[in-house]
Amino acid sequence: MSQHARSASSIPLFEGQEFQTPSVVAAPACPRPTSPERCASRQRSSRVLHVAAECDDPLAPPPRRGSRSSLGIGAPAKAAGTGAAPMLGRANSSGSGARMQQQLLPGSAEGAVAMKADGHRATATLGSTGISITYDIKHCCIPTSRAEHVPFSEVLSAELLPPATGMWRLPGTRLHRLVIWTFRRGASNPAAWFPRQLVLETASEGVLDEWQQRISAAVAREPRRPRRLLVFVNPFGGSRRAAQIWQNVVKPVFDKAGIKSSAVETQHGGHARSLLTNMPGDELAGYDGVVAIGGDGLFHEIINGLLELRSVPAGTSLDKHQWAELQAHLEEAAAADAAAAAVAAAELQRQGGAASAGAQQAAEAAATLVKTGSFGLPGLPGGARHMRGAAHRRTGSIAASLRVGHIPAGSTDAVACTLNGTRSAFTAAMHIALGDGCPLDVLRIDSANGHHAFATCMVSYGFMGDVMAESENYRWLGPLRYDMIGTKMLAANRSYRARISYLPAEPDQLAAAGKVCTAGCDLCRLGREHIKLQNAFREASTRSLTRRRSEWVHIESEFAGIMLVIMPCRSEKSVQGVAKYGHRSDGLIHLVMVKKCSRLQYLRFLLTLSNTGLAAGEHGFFTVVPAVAVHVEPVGGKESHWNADGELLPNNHITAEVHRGVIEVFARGVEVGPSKTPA
Ligand SMILES: Nc1ncnc2c1ncn2[C@@H]1O[C@H](COP(=O)(O)OP(=O)(O)OP(=O)(O)O)[C@@H](O)[C@H]1O
Repeated sequence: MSQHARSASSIPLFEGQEFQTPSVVAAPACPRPTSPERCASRQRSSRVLHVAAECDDPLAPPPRRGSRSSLGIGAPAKAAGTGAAPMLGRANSSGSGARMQQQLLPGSAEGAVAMKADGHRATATLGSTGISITYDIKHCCIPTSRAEHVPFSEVLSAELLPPATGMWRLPGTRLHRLVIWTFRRGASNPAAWFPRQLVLETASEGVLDEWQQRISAAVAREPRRPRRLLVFVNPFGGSRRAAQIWQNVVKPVFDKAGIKSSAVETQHGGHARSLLTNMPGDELAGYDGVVAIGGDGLFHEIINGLLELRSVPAGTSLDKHQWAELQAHLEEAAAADAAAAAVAAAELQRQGGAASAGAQQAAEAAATLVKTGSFGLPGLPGGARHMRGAAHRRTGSIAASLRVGHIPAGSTDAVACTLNGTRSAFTAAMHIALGDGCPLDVLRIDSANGHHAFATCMVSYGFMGDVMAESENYRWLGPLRYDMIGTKMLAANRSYRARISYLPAEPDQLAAAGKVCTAGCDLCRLGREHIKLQNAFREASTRSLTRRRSEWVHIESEFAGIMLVIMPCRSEKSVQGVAKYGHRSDGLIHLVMVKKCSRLQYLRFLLTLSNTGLAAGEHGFFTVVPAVAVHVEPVGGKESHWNADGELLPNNHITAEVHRGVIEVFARGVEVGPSKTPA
């Protein structure tokens, strides 16, 4: 065992393991890990865990050579922008004791302190926003310096470690150590974060004691950090690793951030939702947020539970009067369209003899509409809505204050890919622990039988609905089930007749069309302002559905698929997102209508969706329209299924309406490029 290894002391790592500080163990460089988990497993196998020098972050110092002589070698340290820092002497095996003593003593100039950071000689300054470090590194004997700033907003906590001692240290030169729990961004994907323990070392105990207190105070002042979280773990979702991810990745991060968490393992579908909706208000008030560890389905359940709590006391989006108004208008418009079609058909028949099949169909549709005179729109959902006691109102406002986090452990994880740009559980846990927040749009779907549901990703009918309905029977196949059933459905080439009515987006809502949603997206930031102004479901709904009654557009046709895309819906299958220019909070539904087409055309559509994502416009057999509300009624006997974020709706006659930014999620959007812009 080397002298370095002998002097090593272990501290717990994020992933529930032990690691040796970078000053004592040199780790092999991690060859471009694709995920923190993979990176960790690589390192586990080599019995060396994450340290700053291991991975591919350009900001991370290069790996240490592990030789004793590397300690303290280099040119005089310079503080970033603060002038010269005290010089540290060259250390090597033949250096004198006095010289060695000198290099390990702390020095400071204008607040800059010469110390070791992640095992490299550096000069560090503790500023009002974070820690600035200038590394003093030699590459091929050429001194180079690199600088980095670690903001307090990206630090979980700071912890003093027992001083490093060893036979190679001279008396009185014990190095005191401070570990800062933070993260670093991947070089290839800055949105994917990796655990980082930044270790600062100096011979002066006083300096690091003071730094630790100042960093802890600064972190405690961070306004949006959660203190207590309710965590639901779905052991059944995706690759069934949720419990393991909770224990090995998420809990250690929460512990380091000082977050108290109560974890519940779900026992069956709907368990998380029913626990939430039946939880006493006082208990719910004890939490700052709810976290789903599982797939998109569990996230969907939690959103539905919270919104149910909110909408029961506050009134759902459409009251009886608004429903009646909308229903009357849609009926009127549909009857008028159908009557016009009937007249045209009759005229055709009169002129040309036999009516075409299409004209006959239109005439039949008109007759049906005139006869029934109804779209079958729902009445008010459930008696529970009328329970508007004070207790319910209070629970609703508590639910509105709760933020929602999602740790991906499912089959597709479109929510995590859209919110964080990665399926990394560590990254998602960090966003929660750091208190990142952004508003999220929610689609409210009311079915003709009075059922209502909320969705945040995508609601689809036809192809995607059929795939979902059938693949539930093949859950044991894991994510592969979607490919298998998808191929089967492509071969079946089904189509369904439906009448779609939609309310197009207003021109000012389209101003940002063509911009990809990333961290710090202006449009999504506006989502938060918007909801502050709206402040209630009812107001938003009145605006979108009833104010612009005459602007509804109606289409009746045979559709291979209908999709209402709410967020970009990025995933490994669609890296750009299903809606390429979708946003987390733009208040828009990207309505995708794919008319009956050949198998080859539908395959082309799927490839577009997967390769480039869908953009607004007419694309031959399919159209993408930005809308704020959509009404779909199946026509004829043949019906598909509505798939709302993985949940099958009980009725296919629906009205869907988007509510901008009504849920606050623990995320900041996808970070791109070298910038570290927070949302
Ligand atoms: N213990 C459980 N047993 C069975 N089903 C459960 C359990 N807990 C939750 N569920 C249900 O399982 C469904 C699917 O779970 P989840 O979304 O977490 O995984 P997934 O479907 O594999 O992932 P994705 O949605 O990303 O494709 C959810 O609708 C949830 O309600």
